[in-house]
Amino acid sequence: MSTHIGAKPGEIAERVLMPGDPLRAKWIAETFLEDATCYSTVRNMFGFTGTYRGERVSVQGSGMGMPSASIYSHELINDYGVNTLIRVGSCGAITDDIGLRDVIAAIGASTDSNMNRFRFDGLIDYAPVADFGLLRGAVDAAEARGIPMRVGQVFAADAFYIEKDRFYDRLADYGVLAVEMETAALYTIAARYRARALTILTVSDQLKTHQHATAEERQESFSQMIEVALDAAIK
Ligand SMILES: O=P(O)(O)O[C@H]1O[C@H](CO)[C@@H](O)[C@H]1O
Ligand SMILES: O=c1cc[nH]c(=O)[nH]1
Repeated sequence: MSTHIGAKPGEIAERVLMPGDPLRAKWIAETFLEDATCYSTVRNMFGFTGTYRGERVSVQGSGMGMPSASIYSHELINDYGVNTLIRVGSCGAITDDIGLRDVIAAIGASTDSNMNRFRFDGLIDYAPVADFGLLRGAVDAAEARGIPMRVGQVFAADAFYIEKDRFYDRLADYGVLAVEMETAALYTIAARYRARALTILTVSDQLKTHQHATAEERQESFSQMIEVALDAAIK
């Protein structure tokens, strides 16, 4: 096992879906994978491996925020040989034209995290971007399934609760569609270790109109995003 994942060598597939919520990982495994078995319960951050359309796929919870997601991405790639990571998360829409439960693929991620400033000695504003092949696969999969999916930039935030809502309006002015909490770190770590990464999100909060999904909906019911992610993963 690695420091935070209890799998034996070979128990994790090369392609991994990564929801923040470990119970969403369980729901994905039970709902979409065949013959899924749990390979890790360390910290209750569940991981499962099964098959989707005959291909081995794993699902690993990654927790909330960039420090936690960084640990799981790093260990999946470096300790288990994972080469494809697709985050399947929830997000808050910051523009009026995006609705609750809409699906968004993140082409890139701005961030207020200090992790990359530390990584680059504060001298470079690194631009974390999605793997183009995975993004193209996801766009094709969404089109084939008739699922409308926006592609655009997201903001990976350190804080869920902020007092400066106007800051999100500024980001929206610059083309950012939604806010979540992991993608900048995921894209950076994947690039560093030559893995492929993509984030697909479902809108759980419309921050302009103050509509919110329930806790149960955040855990389950994001089926369209999962179907697109699985199709893209096995392409
Ligand atoms: O639904 P997940 O994947 O956890 O993603 C979003 O939800 C959490 C906040 O509620 C953060 O992790 C954010 O990025
Ligand atoms: O980070 C997140 C995730 C979901 N909804 C939000 O408002 N923010």
